Amino acid sequence: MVIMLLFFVLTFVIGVLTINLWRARRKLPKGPTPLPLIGNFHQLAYTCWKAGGTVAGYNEFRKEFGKVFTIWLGPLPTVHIADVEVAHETHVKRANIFGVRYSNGGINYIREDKGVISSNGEYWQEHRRFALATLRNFGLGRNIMEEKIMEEYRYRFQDYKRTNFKNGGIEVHASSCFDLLVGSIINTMLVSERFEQGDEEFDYMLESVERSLGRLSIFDSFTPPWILKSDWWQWRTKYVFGGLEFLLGMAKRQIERRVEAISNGEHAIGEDAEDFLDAFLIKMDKDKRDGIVDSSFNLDSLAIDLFDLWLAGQETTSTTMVWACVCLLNHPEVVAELRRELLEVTGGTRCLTLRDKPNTPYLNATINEIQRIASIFNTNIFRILEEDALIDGQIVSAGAVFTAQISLLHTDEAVFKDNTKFDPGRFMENNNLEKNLIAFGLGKRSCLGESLAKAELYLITGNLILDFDLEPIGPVPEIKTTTPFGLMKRPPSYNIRFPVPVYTIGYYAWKAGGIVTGFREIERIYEKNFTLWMGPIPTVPIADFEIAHETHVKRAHTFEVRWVYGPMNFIREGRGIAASNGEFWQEHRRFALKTLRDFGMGRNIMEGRIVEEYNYR
Ligand code: HEM
Repeated sequence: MVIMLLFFVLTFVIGVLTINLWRARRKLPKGPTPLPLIGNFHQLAYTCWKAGGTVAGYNEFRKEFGKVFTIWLGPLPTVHIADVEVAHETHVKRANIFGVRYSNGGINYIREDKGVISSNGEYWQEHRRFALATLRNFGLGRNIMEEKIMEEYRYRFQDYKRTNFKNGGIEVHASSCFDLLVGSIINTMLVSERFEQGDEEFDYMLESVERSLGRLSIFDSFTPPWILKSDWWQWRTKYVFGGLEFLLGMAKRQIERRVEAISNGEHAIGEDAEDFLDAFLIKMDKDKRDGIVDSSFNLDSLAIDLFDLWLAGQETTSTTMVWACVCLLNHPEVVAELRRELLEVTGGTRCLTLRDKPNTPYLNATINEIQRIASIFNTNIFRILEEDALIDGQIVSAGAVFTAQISLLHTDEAVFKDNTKFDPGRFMENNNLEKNLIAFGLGKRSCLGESLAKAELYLITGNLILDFDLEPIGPVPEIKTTTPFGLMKRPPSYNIRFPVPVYTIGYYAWKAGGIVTGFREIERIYEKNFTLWMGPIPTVPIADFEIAHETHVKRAHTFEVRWVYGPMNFIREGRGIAASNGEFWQEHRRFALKTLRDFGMGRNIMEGRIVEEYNYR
């Protein structure tokens, strides 16, 4: 009897759920038939496994259901846009409707509706506008952004030159190298603190964040916050989010250090902020002076903003740079063409700067192609519809979450022919192709750090190619992701050597188009104290006015001896003034000087002769 009753209740519940599902599907794009409660989880898992990855799985759904399709993740319908025209039409043209972030579960657990990534409404508007304006100000006038990127780039590679120079080049693990470089760039932009090799806090934090992102499954992303916070779920919450909590703790410690430094007079904030933290404190102070009592700019929200900007700004750009080197190692012909273009633009005598961008079409095309191949998210971050809206002519009900599937769009064979091939030429041949590249997303919720990321990719890639060669250590890493099922699409792990081109003035003079420009190039790379070995003889050209004075004038006695070598002494044989030394040189120089001086005195024979010869000639 009880069993019968249970059976009826169960049948009734499943029946109601099935009818609800059927009704809901009428206001959604097509997709595989979902089951009550589990939705399409089983088809998604099977299709992706069979196709060899999430993106390949989505592609199977696109083939079957068209350019916009629905996948039910449990009871939640997710709409995937796999067509760039539709993505533009919705995200850009109707940005207001399509600009709300879906912030449930994983994405909001730490942020609690704060920060820039998962907040919405007025709070999001204020904080996004503030962060954008601050980053924009760093790119204006003195261009602090470019200065900081180049300073960190130079520092990192000089440092590696000291510690990792082997077999004629700098040998590093690609991810560790770019993690440290990009991590330091974003951290100096945010709080003016650089990370060093072997910094335990930095290494631990990177490892923890990576662990958290690796453990974060699609299941955790959609678990409601009240479950994540409940005591009985802590085993899972701590396991997944522990690493991210460490990052938040680090942001809080950075704020504490700054507040303390201000109060004890070690740090002063000028009128123009030099980093995000100062800009935020200035804004807090201004809101206070303006009498805004419920301002959303306070130390708690600052910690989440720093957390968001760090998280979104480090992993993304570093991963793209690791992909960049994978692509370039596989295509030495692209490196050669890039070097030709960059030497032409810089003359080989200076660094590449952002002002060079209009004159480096091949580098621009190469970076576009790197970003297309990289497409670092297998699944893009979701947004939510708060009202019914049309997507590609199909009505979609409020409450559906959706996203433009960037990785899928970037591998659309109809748009990017031979899509698995790394070919920067495709962007050179077709100027319109760039609008189909949406690595930073589209519309109101597109990437906030786009200008910073683009500046980093341009300056680091371009200057690396100018300064070094690229060689794999071991086999060339494949252009293939190692995490086809993860949320992020990671490149292979590999070591790389950056050989320093041959150390001879001949090479640099040839490269720079002259001896003086060659010296300048060497000075730029090795700074003002450098040594050139002329065969077995070390020569030290002094390229700094202060040092020249200090040595040649103040310590003249030590620095007065002429190096008299072969050809210089061939005719003179230790005599004359230019190639002699010691007492002989002193007597003859003194005599010649005195004679010339006498000619300039009294009747001034010197002047008379010059005028006479000038008039005659
Ligand atoms: C190559 C590097 C980068 C790539 C490929 C990238 C890509 C993206 C993408 C695809 C989104 C989601 C857009 C959407 O919802 O459609 C996003 C959002 C975001 N990115 Fe980036 N990003 C990069 C670097 C950065 C950097 C350097 C920063 C920080 C300075 C940053 C900060 C953000 C923030 C705060 C958001 C959320 C914006 C919002 O919801 O209003 N990103 N990024």
